[in-house]
Amino acid sequence: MKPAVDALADAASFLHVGSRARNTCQWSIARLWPWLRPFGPTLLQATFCATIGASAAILAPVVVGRVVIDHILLSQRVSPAPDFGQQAWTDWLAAQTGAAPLFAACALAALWIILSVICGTISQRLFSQASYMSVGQLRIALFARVERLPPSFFDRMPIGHVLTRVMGDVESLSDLLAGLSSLAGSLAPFVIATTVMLGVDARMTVELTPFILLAALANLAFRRLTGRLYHDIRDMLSQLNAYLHENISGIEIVQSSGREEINLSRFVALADESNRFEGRAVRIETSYYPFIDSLSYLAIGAILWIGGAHIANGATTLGSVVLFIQFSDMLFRPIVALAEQANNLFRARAACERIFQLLDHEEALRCPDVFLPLPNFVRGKIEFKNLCFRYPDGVEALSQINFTVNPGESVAIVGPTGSGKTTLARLVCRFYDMPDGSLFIDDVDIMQISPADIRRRVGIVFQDFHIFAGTIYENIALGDERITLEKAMVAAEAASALPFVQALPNGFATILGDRGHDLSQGQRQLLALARVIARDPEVLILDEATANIDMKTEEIVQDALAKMKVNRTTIIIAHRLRTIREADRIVVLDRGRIVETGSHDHLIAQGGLYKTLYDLQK
Ligand SMILES: Nc1ncnc2c1ncn2[C@@H]1O[C@H](COP(=O)(O)OP(=O)(O)OP(=O)(O)O)[C@@H](O)[C@H]1O
Repeated sequence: MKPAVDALADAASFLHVGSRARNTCQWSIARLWPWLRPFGPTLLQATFCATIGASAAILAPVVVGRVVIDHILLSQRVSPAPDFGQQAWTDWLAAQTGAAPLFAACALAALWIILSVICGTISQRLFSQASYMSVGQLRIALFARVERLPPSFFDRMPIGHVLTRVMGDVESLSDLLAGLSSLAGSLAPFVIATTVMLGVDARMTVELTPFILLAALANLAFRRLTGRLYHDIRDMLSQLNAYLHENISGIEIVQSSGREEINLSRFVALADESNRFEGRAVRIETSYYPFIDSLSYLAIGAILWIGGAHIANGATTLGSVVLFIQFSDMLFRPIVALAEQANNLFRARAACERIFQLLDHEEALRCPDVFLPLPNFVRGKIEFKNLCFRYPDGVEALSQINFTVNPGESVAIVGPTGSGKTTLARLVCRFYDMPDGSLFIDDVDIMQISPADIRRRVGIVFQDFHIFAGTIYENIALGDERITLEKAMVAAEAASALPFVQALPNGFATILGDRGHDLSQGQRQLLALARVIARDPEVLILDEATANIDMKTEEIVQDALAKMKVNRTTIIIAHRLRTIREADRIVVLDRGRIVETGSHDHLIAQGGLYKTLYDLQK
């Protein structure tokens, strides 16, 4: 596993898929197989139907050319070219139904066409089903991966880039797989048509080969020209998404600071860059298709020219020439389909590289092979020993932190903005690795404990509270079945959230918006408290938990917190120093270092940084 710090080196190639990544992911489309494999039987059925449909589609022109034209209309009874039993079938049908041979032949051709349409439709449906089901599973795998990445990953990776991978890139794969089904549907006729043409007139088939080769070469050139381009297009899309996400998330700041024009011009610049790549792709695509079309018309001309000469010297029949003209479409269609799918294929290959880069991303917290268990009941002793911490971008947030929070003690961490208070709380919750120094919970090194175990025992109320779309009850329980509605109500009462929740029309069943916009900041903060109280953690961390609550509510919440703190280790991070005066001990941080420790009275008497900060708030 790669520690968070080392992973920074990968960031650039992650954000803009680099050439190294491109090489290693060359065959990333093949890596889709594990997701397709469960749908193997469906794919087999689809291929079977496609082959039957293709064979039926081939037989219709054979009936028209060999039976209707040669045999019935021109009466060329003795022809060296095979008719694949169609003459015999026509005779049998005519004999069985008493219909005229011409009618029987037309009916047989119509039957083949109907069969090919039915089989084609079934195969298309089966291919599409396999594709959206497998791509759906891949999206789930991506979500599961993203959910488990440590916070250090999201410190570097804009959310928009992640969204592009999980939604847009996966969608490209869906387009590709659906497209491949149509390609499979035209490849089978290609193979069968070539075989039939060789059987009917091998010489004319060989003479037509240069046209097919030319089309294949054009396809290759198209592939080379567009391969890189589709990479750039997807990268640009990812950047646009990231920029959009960033600006919509901070829309209030954007509007209040009047940044609309500046942001718009940046977005326009990104969009222009994206359009430049799209424009090039469109120019290449719109030149390629007419070229292939022209080639197929040239091939028809060549068939008439070569075939006419062959008819004149008796080497072939008019029916065979008509059959070749009909087959020429089947020869060119897969090449056109291949080009169309090349478009999807390149977009999908770029998408695949990005998807598997995310799936393969090994960044994870450093964990031992076997975790040390925490006792059934954690007493709540927390010990920081020579702890230093740098964020992956090199910012030194904490340096030589040494102190112990005793079981049941309430310790306040204070200090100026950016002094490292929140970082300290994040480390106790084990959101990051600690390469320098140690942190112990109940004398067990935190690096030896499972992060999930720690987070079950340590409850944290963040300054920035996130509400998930769902009811108030769901937002308190967060899917934990042990937290019943009754428990959630008790927790809400303890957090002083009960009065406002009960005042809502649907009480605990009230559905909150995507980001909890239908609640005030203070109400959201109270729910955050209720969420943690419901879990009844052995260690409680409050990171500016009452910052958004009015003075009156704060008094109520402080009472609730006072009850919660009894016999429970509590770390309180606060800017409003009057709220932490009652703490057993106050630790003062400045630029990542502990500069003072003691009770409120002791620190005031000492006359240092704490007193300065306290006096500023009087
Ligand atoms: N995710 C991050 N990535 C990189 N640097 C960070 C990150 N979070 C914080 N920092 C930096 O680490 C230092 C300590 O930040 P921290 O948030 O711990 O301070 P704080 O004392 O909690 O500040 P505040 O009182 O403003 O909340 C700051 O220099 C900050 O810029």
